[in-house]
Amino acid sequence: MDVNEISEGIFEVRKGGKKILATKNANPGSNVYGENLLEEEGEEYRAWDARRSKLAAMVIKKMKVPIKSNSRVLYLGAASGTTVSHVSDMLPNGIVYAVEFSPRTMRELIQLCDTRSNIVPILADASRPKLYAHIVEQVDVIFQDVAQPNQAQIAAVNAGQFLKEDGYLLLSIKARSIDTVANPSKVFKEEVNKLEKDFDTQFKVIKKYDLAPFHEDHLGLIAKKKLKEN
Ligand SMILES: C[S@@+](CC[C@H](N)C(=O)[O-])C[C@H]1O[C@@H](n2cnc3c(N)ncnc32)[C@H](O)[C@@H]1O
Repeated sequence: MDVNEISEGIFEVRKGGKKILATKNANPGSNVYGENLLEEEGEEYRAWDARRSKLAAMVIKKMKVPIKSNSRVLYLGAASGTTVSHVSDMLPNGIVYAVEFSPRTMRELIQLCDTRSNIVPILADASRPKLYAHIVEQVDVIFQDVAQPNQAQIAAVNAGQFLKEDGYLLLSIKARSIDTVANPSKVFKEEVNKLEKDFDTQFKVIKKYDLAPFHEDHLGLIAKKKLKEN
């Protein structure tokens, strides 16, 4: 087995002729959602499946993930924590605020928090960031995967409230959540336009990644806040 760190906290493990994306297990000896554990030189890694995670698909598509070991990350659409657990692995000195509005899913996420102290679970609607403004600090990165028609607006209101001036937005846009019949590339163009122009907080989109074949009709993008002109 050969292990190569391709981005801070993200590894490519070569095993039996296969390349496996992985993060270093912050809770050695246990997996989170049935993923494989891989051992090399006393370290344990958790295989990270791009078909189960938009963020992993973005990494495989060669997106530069701006998460560092001490980053503050706001994660919108945490679900039961599949991807949040890998973000938690990347943050030995950082923290991830994980927002999810489904109480049932949140119960599973809370179980994950029993074994990982760098995840702050927040049961809330991500379109109403004022409701969790007393919990979340200014963050280096917002990752959003909410599959909602108003995805762009959710990103803008959260970035306005929490994203540092030099921070990054990583966004997964699901075309079918916005328009079930329109051509996805038209939907993506309109969403990028909204992010760049429509809201009080506007973005400069730096790169876009079609997440197929891992996630059909999904666009991954990375953006920065446009600085306000004086
Ligand atoms: C595609 S799933 C997220 C999967 C997760 N990111 C992962 O990779 O493990 C979308 C999640 O967003 C949540 N969600 C949708 N709209 C939301 C909102 N307005 N506020 C908070 N959570 C929301 C859903 O309940 C669902 O759990």
